[in-house]
Amino acid sequence: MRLIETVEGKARILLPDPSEYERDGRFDPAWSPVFYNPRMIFNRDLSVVVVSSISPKSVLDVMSATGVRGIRYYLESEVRGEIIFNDKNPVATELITKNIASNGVEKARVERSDANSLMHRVKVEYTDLDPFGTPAPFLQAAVSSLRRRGVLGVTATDLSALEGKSRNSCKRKYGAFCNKLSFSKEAGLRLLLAKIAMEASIVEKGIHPLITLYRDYYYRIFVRMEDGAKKADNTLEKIGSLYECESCGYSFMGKGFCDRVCPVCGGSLRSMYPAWIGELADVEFLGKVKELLPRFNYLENFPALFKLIGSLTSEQRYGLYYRLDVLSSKLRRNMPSMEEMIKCLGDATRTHFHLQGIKTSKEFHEVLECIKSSSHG
Ligand SMILES: C[S@@+](CC[C@H](N)C(=O)[O-])C[C@H]1O[C@@H](n2cnc3c(N)ncnc32)[C@H](O)[C@@H]1O
Ligand SMILES: [Zn+2]
Repeated sequence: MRLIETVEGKARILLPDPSEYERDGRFDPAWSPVFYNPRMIFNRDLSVVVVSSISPKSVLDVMSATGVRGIRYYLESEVRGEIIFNDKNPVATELITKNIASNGVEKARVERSDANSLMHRVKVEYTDLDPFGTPAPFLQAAVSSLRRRGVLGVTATDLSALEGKSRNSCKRKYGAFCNKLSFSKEAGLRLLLAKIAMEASIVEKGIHPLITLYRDYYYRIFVRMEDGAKKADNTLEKIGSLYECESCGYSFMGKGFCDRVCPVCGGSLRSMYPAWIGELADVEFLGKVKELLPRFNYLENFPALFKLIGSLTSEQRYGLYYRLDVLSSKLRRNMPSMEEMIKCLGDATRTHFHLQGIKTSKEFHEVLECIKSSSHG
């Protein structure tokens, strides 16, 4: 296996030379003996900043591949306690060992276990779960691996299941009743949060979302555990349903599940259940991340990180987003510009979930009126 070196953040990482694994001039990271995906650099950059804000005393990078995440947590998030690296693939663990040594990571431990088995054996302050596709089979063990008030970082790339495009897969992986809703990017994130909350509640923990987001083709979630049966019960109170009217486009969240009709027009409702209907982030924590961000101005993604944290902060005051393109077409109007809509509504913001998405505190009828008055032609 020929190795090449890549620099990511402050880490120098050895990885299998991708050119050896090309097929018909194409390369997919999954074809390499050890996985490394440059399209996930933003995910890792953000995670480095978040982990820095949490400053955990012990870390489990449970699916390490090359070890890049854990190594960056040491070099850039300045984690000084033990970092446990793990991968079930022996080629990966061999490479992790090399990468740890060349980057001078102290207090590192390398394991070659099945992720679930390891997560049931250790207790750390921060666990990073970064699987291929769905994290669902690992969530129960992941929440169990955390010490009191520990934080879980999760990546999910199975968006077609979570967004309700693959309804059966959504049901199988998340035990959910799924439908494709126009705000599917947010719906999928809320479905995943509900799943984590339910898994946590089994071991008498509640969850408190610190930062959750959608980007490109994945979700990334950071949640703090709140220990105790009472906290778990309170968390379960934040699980309910998402609804969208097929006729007028009105959408809302509600507790429990019912087959109601649209309260605006009487039309039939599409729904997703069970979904998280609580907050998607902690504004105070976002403030802490923002404060720490300048330290990471050496990252190529620094401006994008800054923008994202800004968007997440302004979005937290509002509920579900509306799609301007969807509502405009229902009204048979041209889509107004986002600037005009925000000005018309007064209290509204763009959302990181969707280019045509808007969040507002205003009533649905006001959104429709603004589309009518702002659209040209
Ligand atoms: C998406 S990659 C991880 C990428 C890495 N975290 C990064 O940021 O570059 C998933 C890794 O998990 C490993 N893996 C998959 N299933 C596993 C399991 N059940 N237990 C342990 N490792 C597993 C794979 O071998 C692969 O290296
Ligand atoms: Zn309606």
